[in-house]
Amino acid sequence: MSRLDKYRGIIPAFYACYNEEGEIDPERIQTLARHYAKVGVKGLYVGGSSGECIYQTVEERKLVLENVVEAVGDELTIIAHVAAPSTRHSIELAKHAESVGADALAAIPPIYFVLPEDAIEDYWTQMMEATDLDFIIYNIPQTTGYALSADLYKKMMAKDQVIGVKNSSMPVQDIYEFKQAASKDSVIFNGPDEQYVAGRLMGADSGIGGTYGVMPELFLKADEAVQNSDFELAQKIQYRINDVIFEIVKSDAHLYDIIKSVLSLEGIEIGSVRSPLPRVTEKDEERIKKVHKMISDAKAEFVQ
Ligand SMILES: CC(=O)N[C@@H]([C@@H](O)[C@H](O)[C@H](O)CO)[C@@H](O)CC(=O)C(=O)O
Repeated sequence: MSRLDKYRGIIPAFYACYNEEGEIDPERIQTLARHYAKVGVKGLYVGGSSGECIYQTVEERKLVLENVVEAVGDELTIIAHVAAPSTRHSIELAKHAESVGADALAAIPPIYFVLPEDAIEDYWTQMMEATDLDFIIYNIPQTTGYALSADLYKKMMAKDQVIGVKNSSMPVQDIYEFKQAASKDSVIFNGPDEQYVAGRLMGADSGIGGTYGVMPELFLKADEAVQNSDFELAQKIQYRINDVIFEIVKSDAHLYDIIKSVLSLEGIEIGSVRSPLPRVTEKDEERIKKVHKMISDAKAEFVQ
């Protein structure tokens, strides 16, 4: 058994939980976290894109993590995304994550200014070295504008605390490149949920994803099918997952708010999204019901 096994499995990116006034809601956070633990996921990725970290203050982000850890920290692997616009705030969040008992840190590269790779390396290294926690690079070029290079990945992987990359870039071949660049046991987390099965076949050990949050059972089944080398079944489940995602993204409302509305039909209330993310409107009502039914039907077919 490897020290890294706790990172191998299905890890939903945890959604921001707000009350009706748009404030962080600790009770809703704990309820959602316990729901995922009951379904059987491996861990939770807290404070990433789906967690709307860029719209929350440092104190709010701490409150979210504290409540997730309090609810399920004993059962699940907790990865805390701690990148903030400044290195100073990222270090503060990293130290806080360690103090409350998170298992690992993750971070995107610095945002807004286009910086050289040395500065990106320094940003990651400073927050990582402020703790003894494992560190995961978060590569998501479509939102940050920086695509992780194999060279910088290799350099980062030479540091003991760095265990791998959450790769949300779209080319599946990037997984191969990062796999080749790692000279030690590592974990590559597949990022694009639409390519979960493809990512696993290319060598991803694990998956972190936003849409896992509304259909974790389907991703758990796809994971099981891959592990059993039942690729026909894995592909069938992936196609049904993609039908759901492609239906969601037809809306002008943000994906996260559609997902929150579908969760609400399941009796899980976590509020809406923060502005400027566009919210669902009356126009989305039929789509939300349709997505809910698509997920229920797929669960009835693939999950006993
Ligand atoms: C931009 C974004 O939200 N990407 C998601 C995907 O899970 C994405 O929602 C999914 O592939 C649907 O497009 C993840 O890669 C990001 C993520 O897990 C997170 O940080 O919340």
